[in-house]
Amino acid sequence: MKIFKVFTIEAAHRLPNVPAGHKCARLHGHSFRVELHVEGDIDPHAGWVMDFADLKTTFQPLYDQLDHHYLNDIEGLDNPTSERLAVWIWDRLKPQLPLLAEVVVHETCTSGCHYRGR
Ligand SMILES: Nc1nc2c(c(=O)[nH]1)N=C([C@H](O)[C@H](O)COP(=O)(O)OP(=O)(O)OP(=O)(O)O)CN2
Ligand SMILES: [Zn+2]
Repeated sequence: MKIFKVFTIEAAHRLPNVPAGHKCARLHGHSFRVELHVEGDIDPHAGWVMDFADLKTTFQPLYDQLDHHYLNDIEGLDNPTSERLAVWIWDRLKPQLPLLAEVVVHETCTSGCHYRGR
């Protein structure tokens, strides 16, 4: 069974490695939508894979580092593409959340990525 929880992260960024004149070289912001997907068996007594609240608590320290921040200033996010953000979240969350199965980052309503750790 796979469960998920969705977070909205308000943050600014710019992409330093895009070609000259690219719009994303300019400072701009997004309401990033991050989905954390967790996969495991349903606990027969609790009736759930894990409590959504525990998922939120586990992500909270990373959320606090990202929300209302300039992503480029965060260690490991000097080039904060959607892909890099998904990997950044995965690498920090997976050790604490072994059931983590997928990180989805929606940068805009029409753009984003899915990451499953490889
Ligand atoms: N593979 C990636 N491509 C782009 C990324 C990225 O993280 N990974 N990021 C950007 C920009 O940050 C930009 O903010 C988002 O790009 P885009 O989808 O082009 O944004 P628009 O809202 O302008 O898209 P439209 O649907 O065309 O309106 C660029 N590329
Ligand atoms: Zn952007």
